[in-house]
Amino acid sequence: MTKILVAGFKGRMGATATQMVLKNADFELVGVYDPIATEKDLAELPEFAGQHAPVFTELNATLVAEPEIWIDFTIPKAAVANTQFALEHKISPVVGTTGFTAADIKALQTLAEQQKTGGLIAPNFSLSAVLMMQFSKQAAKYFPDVEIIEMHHDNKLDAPSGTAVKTAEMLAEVRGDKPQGNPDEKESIPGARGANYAGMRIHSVRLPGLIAHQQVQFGGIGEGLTIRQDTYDRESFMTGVALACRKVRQASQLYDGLEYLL
Ligand SMILES: NC(=O)C1=CN([C@@H]2O[C@H](COP(=O)(O)OP(=O)(O)OC[C@H]3O[C@@H](n4cnc5c(N)ncnc54)[C@H](OP(=O)(O)O)[C@@H]3O)[C@@H](O)[C@H]2O)C=CC1
Ligand SMILES: O=C(O)C1=N[C@H](C(=O)O)C[C@H](O)C1
Repeated sequence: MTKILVAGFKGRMGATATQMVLKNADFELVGVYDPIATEKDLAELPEFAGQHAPVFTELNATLVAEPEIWIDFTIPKAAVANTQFALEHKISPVVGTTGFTAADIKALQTLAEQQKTGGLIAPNFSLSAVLMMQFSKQAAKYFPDVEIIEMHHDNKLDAPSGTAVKTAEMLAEVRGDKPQGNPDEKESIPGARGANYAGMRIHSVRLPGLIAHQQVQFGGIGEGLTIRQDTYDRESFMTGVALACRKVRQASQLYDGLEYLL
């Protein structure tokens, strides 16, 4: 059985991941982590009634549970330190928290190599999102004129989404740095054209009722192509999280994207 700890267990994703770990016979939930939790046992939460696991509120205290995997769905500010802590103790991180900078990821990858510890940071664990990014990269080769529209629930902290940033990075690999739109365009209201990544514009929509959606919209002379991905249920991320938990222990590097494990 693989021993797993979940950081951010009371959040939307952390709670879903905790349920996923409990449902899989080859996984053992050895603890959950949240520095401001007041519970001592997971079973104190009504949705986890009867499911006992220690609640940790200090990083070092988690080590008594001897986790092999650290699942992290927390907040950008905390996740970098959590991932560093996990790697320093040869615990394999499976991180879904978004908001890591390229420099954060590079530094953590170096640490993983030094520690000979495998792990994964993935801005999106859903298969349809991975395909949406790959199809978009393919299209950008022929249609360099593109705008990214990401749409999320209105409790989301980071903008643009991690998925939109990764999509832009992948598209930039093939289309380079090319300003999108009229070179002389002016914004009469600041922000009207969205965020700028290598000349591409990213638009972040936040509305109640949404979960996670992204549209990559290409334009050519007399034609257009829209590649869209929709998440209707957070359960959809769990196949990817479980797959990562099963594969990262055999790796000795920190991957940046679920596609490396598929
Ligand atoms: N990779 C993927 O496929 C996906 C990634 N995400 C990302 O996952 C992250 C979490 O999203 P979501 O679940 O919606 O957010 P929530 O706000 O619902 O959950 C975040 C949780 O983190 C807890 N938390 C805050 N600080 C810490 C800390 N220092 N250590 C441990 N836990 C902490 C919060 O607890 P408290 O309230 O007690 O402070 C809260 O329960 C986001 O970055 C989001 O973008 C989301 C969906 C899919
Ligand atoms: O906060 C979310 O909900 C999501 N965050 C991730 C992101 O920032 O890309 C993944 C997914 O879009 C859901």
